[in-house]
Amino acid sequence: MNTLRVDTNETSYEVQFQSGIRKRIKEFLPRAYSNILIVTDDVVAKLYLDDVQSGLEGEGVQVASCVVPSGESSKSMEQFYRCHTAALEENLDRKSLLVALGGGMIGDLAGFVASTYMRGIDYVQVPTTILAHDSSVGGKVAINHEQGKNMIGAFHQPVAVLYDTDTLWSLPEQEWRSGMAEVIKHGLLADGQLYEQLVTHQTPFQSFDGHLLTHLLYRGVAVKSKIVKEDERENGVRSYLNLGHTLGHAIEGEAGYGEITHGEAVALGIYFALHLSERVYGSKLPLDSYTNWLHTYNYPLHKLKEYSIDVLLPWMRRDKKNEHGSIRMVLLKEVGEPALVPVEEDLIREVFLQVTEQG
Ligand SMILES: NC(=O)c1ccc[n+]([C@@H]2O[C@H](COP(=O)([O-])OP(=O)(O)OC[C@H]3O[C@@H](n4cnc5c(N)ncnc54)[C@H](O)[C@@H]3O)[C@@H](O)[C@H]2O)c1
Ligand SMILES: O=C(O)C(=O)C[C@@H](O)[C@H](O)[C@H](O)COP(=O)(O)O
Ligand SMILES: [Zn+2]
Repeated sequence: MNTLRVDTNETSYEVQFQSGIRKRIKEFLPRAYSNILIVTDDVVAKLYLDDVQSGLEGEGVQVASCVVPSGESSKSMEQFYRCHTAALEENLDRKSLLVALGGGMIGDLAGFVASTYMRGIDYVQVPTTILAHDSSVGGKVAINHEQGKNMIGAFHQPVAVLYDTDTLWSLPEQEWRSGMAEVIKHGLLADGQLYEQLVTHQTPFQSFDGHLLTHLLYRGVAVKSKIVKEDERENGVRSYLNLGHTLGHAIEGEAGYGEITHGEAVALGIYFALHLSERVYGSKLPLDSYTNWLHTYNYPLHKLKEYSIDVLLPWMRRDKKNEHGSIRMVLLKEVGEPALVPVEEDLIREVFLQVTEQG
């Protein structure tokens, strides 16, 4: 249970889960690279940059790094341009490699740099957060615009995803919370057993053992990679991976990027989507177990009340899933059965008020 393969129309690559793999990246690259730029953030750099850099160095191999400030605000035009400048100064050419060492912020930023530098070069994802089990796979890369999340981006698949599970133990609790939101999303979308395992395993995050954590991440990536294989460019089923993101992205934008973590915002978005789903389909979803899970792990459910739907709707109207001026959201008919459906603004308003009054 430590390797998964992602096949798309254009490419194929492995996702490896291995303790200590950050020191052995070279062994897992599809070919030799003589010029490598590691893009990372200042928090991750202090912890893991030396290991990655020394593992890549060797005769005739030049390895440099570009360190950006930690946090969502670095998914910006400014840091994107800085990374391009670093790539030029280090003389990267079309056969060079970029290494994205960090969480989803770095994966999205560095991946977007790789997709645009000289019209596209190879890059490898070396995820260091739980959330990055999602962001490192599938090739969506982007930076934010002040009017919307991930509005400037591309699809560009990595040549490999090398997940060093040892790095996850230095994450603060809030980042566990954030990352687990995307794991439970994958469970709700397509793996009922994973969902049940999460909601019944109510021990503190930090006391999860390494095997359990790797198992949860593997199951999450398995859901994601299956969907990506089927629909790399989001013409259909890939949109399901956006469960909880219509409201989640609106909250992130309205709060100011980085004021709430992506995963926490998505967790609130899923809570709302489950209520909306029950209303639309008249079905019974596992709202009790989901809400209980949110409370157990201190997700900031109270924050929903801080926003009026009138300030969130303009963000939701700019969501990438929308068509012909109507808001389209991912709902669940039941666990394992998602659908992308247009939802009337009046209904969004009504259910949001109901949820925030009771929550
Ligand atoms: N491309 C995709 O498919 C996709 C999927 C999900 C999320 N995302 C994006 O991912 C981003 C969120 O990713 P994230 O939650 O990993 O955030 P992040 O990359 O900002 O990391 C969160 C924090 O943890 C720190 N950190 C990272 N690794 C660490 C470690 N091992 N030990 C200690 N601290 C560490 C970082 O410096 C940062 O402060 C958002 O921008 C979101 O939009 C993209
Ligand atoms: O990979 C996907 O597709 C996803 O939707 C995964 C999401 O968790 C992720 O946050 C993604 O970046 C959202 O994409 P966007 O197209 O809504 O910006
Ligand atoms: Zn997400």
